[in-house]
This record gives sequence, C-alpha cells and structure tokens, in this order.
Amino acid sequence: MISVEKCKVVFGRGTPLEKTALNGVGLTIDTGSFVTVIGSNGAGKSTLLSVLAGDILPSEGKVTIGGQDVTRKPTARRAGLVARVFQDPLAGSCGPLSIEENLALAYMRGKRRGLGPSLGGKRRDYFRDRIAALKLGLENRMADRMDLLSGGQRQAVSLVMATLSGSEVLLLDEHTAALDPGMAEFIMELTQSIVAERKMTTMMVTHSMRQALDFGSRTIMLHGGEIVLDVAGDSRKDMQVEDLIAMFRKIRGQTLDDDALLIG
Ligand SMILES: Nc1ncnc2c1ncn2[C@@H]1O[C@H](COP(=O)(O)OP(=O)(O)OP(=O)(O)O)[C@@H](O)[C@H]1O
Repeated sequence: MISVEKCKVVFGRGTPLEKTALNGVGLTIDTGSFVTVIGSNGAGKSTLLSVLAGDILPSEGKVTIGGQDVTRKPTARRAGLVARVFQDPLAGSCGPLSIEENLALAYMRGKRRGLGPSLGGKRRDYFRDRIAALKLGLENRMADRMDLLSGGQRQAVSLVMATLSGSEVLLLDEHTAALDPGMAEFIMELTQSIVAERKMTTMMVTHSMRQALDFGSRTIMLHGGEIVLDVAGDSRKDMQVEDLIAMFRKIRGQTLDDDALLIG
C-alpha cells in the first residue's frame, strides 16, 4: 500500500518565485491497484510522482510504501521499491550502454552487488527472453546501444527494466506522450499486461482524459497542488470524458481552458 499524508512541497521558499507544488496532499492507494492521475499543467502531478520516487523530499508530511516510512529516504534508498518510466524515452535509461547492460543495471537497482553476477549466462538468457516477449525483434540487438532505439522501442525496454528489480510500485509519467498513436497503443497494452502480471501498484500521469478513464480502476485529479477529484468504482465506470471535465468545472468553479486535457 502507498500512503501519502499531508504532503507539502514548496519550491524556491522565501523567494519571489516561491511555488507550492503540493499543498497537503493525502492519498492512500491499495496494493496492486492502478490509479490514473490527471490535471492541468503545473498541477503538481510530476511532483507527486517525484515525492513517491524520492527525487523530491517533502517539507511536511509522511510517505509510506509497503509499510515502510520512506519520507526521508532519497531515491537510491528506495530504488528496490519504486520504478519510474518517464515521458522522455531518453530519461530513465543510459543511452551509451547496451540494452543488456541497461537491463543488468535495472536488475541491480536496490541490491548491494556488483554488475558482474547480473550478466551471467542464466541472467543473460532471462533478459533475452523478457525482451523477446516484446515481439519487437530487439532480442537480436541486445548488444546495441540504447540510444540507437526508437522512442517506442526504448519505452518498451524501459517498462521491462521497471519490472526487473521486483519493485512493488510503478510510476508512469506521461510515458506514452512522446510516441506516435500506434506505438502509444502498443506501450499501453504492454503496460496493462505488465501491471496485471506483476500486480504492481501503479500510478500513471496522463494528459489524455480518454486514457485516464480507459486504464486503471481509479482516477484522481490534481489542481493547484491539491487533489480535487477522486473517482473509482461505479461512479467511474460509466464516466465519459465530458463528465470528467464537467466535474472539474464544478469543483473548481472555473472554466477549463487547458486543451491538453481534452486530447484523446
Ligand atoms: N524544480 C522546480 N523548481 C521550481 N519550481 C518547480 C520545480 N518543479 C516544479 N515546479 C513548479 O511546481 C509546479 C508543479 O509542477 P509539476 O511539474 O509537478 O506539474 P505537472 O502537473 O506535472 O505539470 P505538467 O503537466 O506541465 O507536467 C509548477 O508550477 C512548476 O513550475
């Protein structure tokens, strides 16, 4: 289970540019559930994922993952618990290293051993099998540098990487936004099968209302660093994109002029 209690993140505190990115966010996510996160630009979505990943430590509040208090633990100390896939296919993997080396690094996340044992024969076969399962032909390119792959291929490998260290939490930060529609669809299918198979607790940030409703079982909306909407169950099942926008307007009492929210 993930638990976020009264989390506050303020950037540039005490300066003219001070910005409260998260304003006392509270959230509990059951183990194995898939939550989609929407909200206009600057709402605090990436900041929330960063707080869960440990890239940003909140100034107030508490974060618990799988019963462990990780509030003050930086990324490296929760690496075995949380995996993240970014919008930019170049982020989250190492371009100059081969596919195989990237997989080995991902496998070692959160473990206290050198890289050597992770590239032994058995492990190599396992990595190759996992990449072959993508059906992109990348199993024949295991020694190729990651930066030779297309954006979609790289996101597919990144998703496999996210599953290798046994992390229980998967954070997806607009991970299909930079892909063409066909590849985005493929990556979402892959995401769903990985999440279902590995039973990872998943949070997916998206600007697509369609994606937000089509995937997962719960949708939260952030605005101004606060959760302004949290829908699941029957009230979400028959919800349409238009309903979501109407709810947003009702809650905030303002018009929604962010076209990005309507995409998809
Ligand atoms: N490192 C930082 N330094 C200063 N301000 C920041 C920093 N990171 C984020 N912010 C600000 O905090 C607010 C929340 O940013 P965040 O990236 O979480 O929004 P978001 O909902 O992910 O937006 P987008 O959809 O545009 O990616 C924004 O006003 C942003 O400019």
